[in-house]
Amino acid sequence: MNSPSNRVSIIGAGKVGSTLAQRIAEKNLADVVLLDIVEGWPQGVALDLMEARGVERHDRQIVGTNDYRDTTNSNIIVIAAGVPRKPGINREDLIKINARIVTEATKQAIEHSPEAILITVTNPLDIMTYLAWEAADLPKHRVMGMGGVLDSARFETFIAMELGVSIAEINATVIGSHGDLMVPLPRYSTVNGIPINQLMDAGAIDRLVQRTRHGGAEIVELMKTGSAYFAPASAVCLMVESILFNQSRLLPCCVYLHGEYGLQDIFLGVPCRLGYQGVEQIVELELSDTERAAFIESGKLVAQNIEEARAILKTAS
Ligand SMILES: NC(=O)C1=CN([C@@H]2O[C@H](COP(=O)(O)OP(=O)(O)OC[C@H]3O[C@@H](n4cnc5c(N)ncnc54)[C@H](O)[C@@H]3O)[C@@H](O)[C@H]2O)C=CC1
Ligand SMILES: O=C([O-])CC(=O)C(=O)O
Repeated sequence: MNSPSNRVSIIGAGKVGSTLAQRIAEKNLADVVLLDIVEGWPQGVALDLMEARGVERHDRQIVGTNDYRDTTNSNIIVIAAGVPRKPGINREDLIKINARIVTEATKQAIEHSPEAILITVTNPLDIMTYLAWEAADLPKHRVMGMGGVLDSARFETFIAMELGVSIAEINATVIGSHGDLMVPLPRYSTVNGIPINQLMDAGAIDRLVQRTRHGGAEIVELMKTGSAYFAPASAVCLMVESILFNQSRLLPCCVYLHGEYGLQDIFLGVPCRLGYQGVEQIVELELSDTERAAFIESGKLVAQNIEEARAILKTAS
């Protein structure tokens, strides 16, 4: 039988939340609690996922609820509650509506699971992660956001498609904000150890970098009524697995910087090791002047938006 001790609670049982629940249960990583404000919805999703167990053959429990008490003593809380964007709007345009949702949801979730590790997903990611950290009042190593794992996976996918090689051979890294100013790093992107600039020309690399930066928007434009959720759920699931099973995987995550990369008091995407304690180590990559400038630029915009979000929360309270 599975250990009953691993529990992941997902706040927001929409597209990302419910797909993540499916991934976690079917990979047999943990029991899952799905919480949403809409009555009946998380219960219905959970029952549907439970019924799939007859085919998938795992024993994980999936519970749907509108009551935070059911999330008590979770090992990990994932905040995926809030509004996704529509075509033509930026992630930053969601600040007004999502700031309050994320703050309230985080407070309630952490009240019932004070030892949990918190992973935010809601957009705009870097700003929401900062607000969640403030609301949770947790040590910085226990709060992180998912952005870089998804962005790197997209970059890897585009490299694989361009070269016609297996995705299994590719490692790519994207740092900075989970927004239009994210910083894909071709110098740190390889095919079985071979830097991609030895396999394609500068024009092709630039094209893939631009496509990665707009990877989220490309899907929003196609779907029209929502944003990506399969790859985002896979990305969060990888972080969850590394934490629950103390794998110390080195993944680009949105974490609190306190002097690393020359930045202070901000959540931004950088490579870090994830294990049982949460963020175990932040790895400081050696950056070229251009890469560093792009990273700082993305941080500047995040810092401005954090101030805007704080002002919005103050006016609303
Ligand atoms: N960080 C990333 O890479 C990604 C972030 N996102 C973001 O994740 C968020 C969720 O996206 P989807 O699941 O596609 O949206 P969705 O609309 O399918 O689901 C959102 C869910 O949140 C629930 N919700 C709203 N307010 C709530 C509250 N106060 N408490 C509990 N639940 C509440 C809604 O009822 C809904 O079920 C969006 O902000 C989206 O932009 C989405 C994909 C990738
Ligand atoms: O683009 C969006 O709004 C959702 C998201 O963050 C992504 O897919 O990268």
